Amino acid sequence: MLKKILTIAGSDCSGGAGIQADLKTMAAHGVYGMSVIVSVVAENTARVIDIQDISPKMIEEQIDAVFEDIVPDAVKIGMLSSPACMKAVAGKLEQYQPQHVVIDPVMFAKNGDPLMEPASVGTLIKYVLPYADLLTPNIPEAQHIAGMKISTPEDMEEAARLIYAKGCKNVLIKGGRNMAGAVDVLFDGESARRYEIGQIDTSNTHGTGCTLSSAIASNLALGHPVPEAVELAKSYVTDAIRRAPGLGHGCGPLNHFCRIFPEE
Ligand SMILES: Nc1ncnc2c1ncn2[C@@H]1O[C@H](COP(=O)(O)OP(=O)(O)O)[C@@H](O)[C@H]1O
Ligand SMILES: Cc1ncc(COP(=O)(O)O)c(N)n1
Repeated sequence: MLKKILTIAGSDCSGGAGIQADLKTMAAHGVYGMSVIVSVVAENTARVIDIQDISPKMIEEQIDAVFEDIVPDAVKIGMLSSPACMKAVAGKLEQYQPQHVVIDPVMFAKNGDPLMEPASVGTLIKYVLPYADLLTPNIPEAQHIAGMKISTPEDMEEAARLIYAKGCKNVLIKGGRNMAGAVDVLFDGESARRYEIGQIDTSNTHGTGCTLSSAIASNLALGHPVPEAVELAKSYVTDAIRRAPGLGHGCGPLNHFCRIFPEE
């Protein structure tokens, strides 16, 4: 049976991150992708130019439109730029109680431009985080949520425990470009597990977090348990970085279809 996945996130007109990365990732996993747009972002591989949030009413209506017709098998949540967007999405998560909710608490684009109002982190923790079956912060995001500095994989484990205590079911802190070996750490409330494939020396990392979280959501819908869903997604994102097409003047996008179209 075809699995259906919903992404609730921002639109990246340059196609490498946000909703666009999510839908490409879902297509690459053979699942049916649906999208609720929370913000329209004028951005490219080099910079964020402007952000326009969709009204809370329109966010809610999009979520209603999806759930009254095609109930998703998993939901991925990305950029929620303001408390108003966060509360609109949280209200609908409470109403529909979807299975397999993966939340990527997006705060910055790869060039460091903010994608979330800095004062919103408290709202994110209080209203949105408790709905996460898996929360996937990168190191800067984890530092904001946990309220501690992270310099080592041991710090990642400690921060993951602190974040778990705020109410999500699993936490994956992504080392990416900020930790040697690009090691990621998963904490499930009992034990921590490290994922390490190796760090690629590249600037083509636009959309890595969006791609990873969508791949995890797809794998969960396909029936994999969390640790295996993460392992498969990490392997996929690593391949997609390696096979990046080298587009744009900043942090380039990934090759989401690297496993479908063979290397030339
Ligand atoms: N240069 C890299 N080499 C290998 N893996 C990477 C690299 N950069 C990011 N990753 C991996 O991509 C996934 C997304 O992580 P990250 O880039 O930290 O997320 P975000 O986009 O939220 O900052 C993680 O599994 C991370 O380890
Ligand atoms: C609309 C939107 N959402 C998220 C990101 C961050 O993407 P990533 O952290 O995966 O590079 C982005 N640049 N734009």
